[in-house]
Amino acid sequence: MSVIECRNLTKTYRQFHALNDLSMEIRENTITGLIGRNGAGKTTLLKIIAGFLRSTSGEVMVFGQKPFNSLTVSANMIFIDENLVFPAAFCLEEILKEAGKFYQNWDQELAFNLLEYYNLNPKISHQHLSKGTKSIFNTIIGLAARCPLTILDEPTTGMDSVARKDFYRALLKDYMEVPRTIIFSSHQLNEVENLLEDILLIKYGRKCLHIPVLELKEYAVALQGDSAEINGFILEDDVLHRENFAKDQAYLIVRNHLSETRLAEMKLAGIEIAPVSAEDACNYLTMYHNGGIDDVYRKN
Ligand SMILES: Nc1ncnc2c1ncn2[C@@H]1O[C@H](COP(=O)(O)OP(=O)(O)OP(=O)(O)O)[C@@H](O)[C@H]1O
Repeated sequence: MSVIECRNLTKTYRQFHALNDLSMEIRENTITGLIGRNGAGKTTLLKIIAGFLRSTSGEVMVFGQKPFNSLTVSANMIFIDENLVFPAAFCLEEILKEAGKFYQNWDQELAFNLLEYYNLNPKISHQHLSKGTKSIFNTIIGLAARCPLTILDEPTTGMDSVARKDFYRALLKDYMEVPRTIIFSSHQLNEVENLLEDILLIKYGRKCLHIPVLELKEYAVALQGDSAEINGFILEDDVLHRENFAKDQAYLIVRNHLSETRLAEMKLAGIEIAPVSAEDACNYLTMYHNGGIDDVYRKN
């Protein structure tokens, strides 16, 4: 069953398309990684799903309802990002106790155990937390709420690497204990890929890929060798990136539509073949069309 369905979703700010004709579905009880470059439209999409923003056109359904102003959606969804605001007079333990009254599946014991694990002073005010500890506290709320739809928009901003790893582990354990639908936007795909089942990659507000993470890990391969030799084996449409170097030598990233036999033939022809990580595949798929950073310096 799909918890989220988007059909031809578009969000424009004046003439600018933050989301552009985006259609996708998210299955119940899956963890989906929302990946894309800065400004790709991730937060816009998540806020529309959460019912915080209205789309300009197209349709979005969450739990079978339009999320904007939907009580069902807000009662079954939590949205965690770095901008969570709480009443200034409340300390952390008061926030957790209040949150317990709001979320139906709230696990108070888990919330306080996590607070203790992270050495957060229960008496401190949320606004006095550092950037990283604020994120830690926000993720405690996101986990303990155990909402059927949990939206995490770059939840680890400012966290140190130990805190990030702890959070990923806690998220996985919690998800296994209480399965729910989780969407998680991140710029650290290499860190989170083992948590994720599916990847939704967006570029310039459009869906670029929506596939299982295991498929993404095999999506592309790197080829290096004689340029003409390589060209004889591949289709130009499959090339994601090409660098020519030395005489007639090339390094290419291509979509992996190559059979085992083909790959064996290429090896025999002296072409070096290497895997491309999920993160690198996403980076090549979302490269800007105006060259690389080196080109900026070449112009000077
Ligand atoms: N209220 C707004 N008015 C005008 N433009 C906006 C507004 N909100 C977002 N945008 C633009 O829409 C685009 C998508 O923004 P969004 O925040 O969804 O990107 P993102 O993928 O979450 O980026 P990041 O990874 O940097 O957080 C950006 O170009 C942004 O400047």
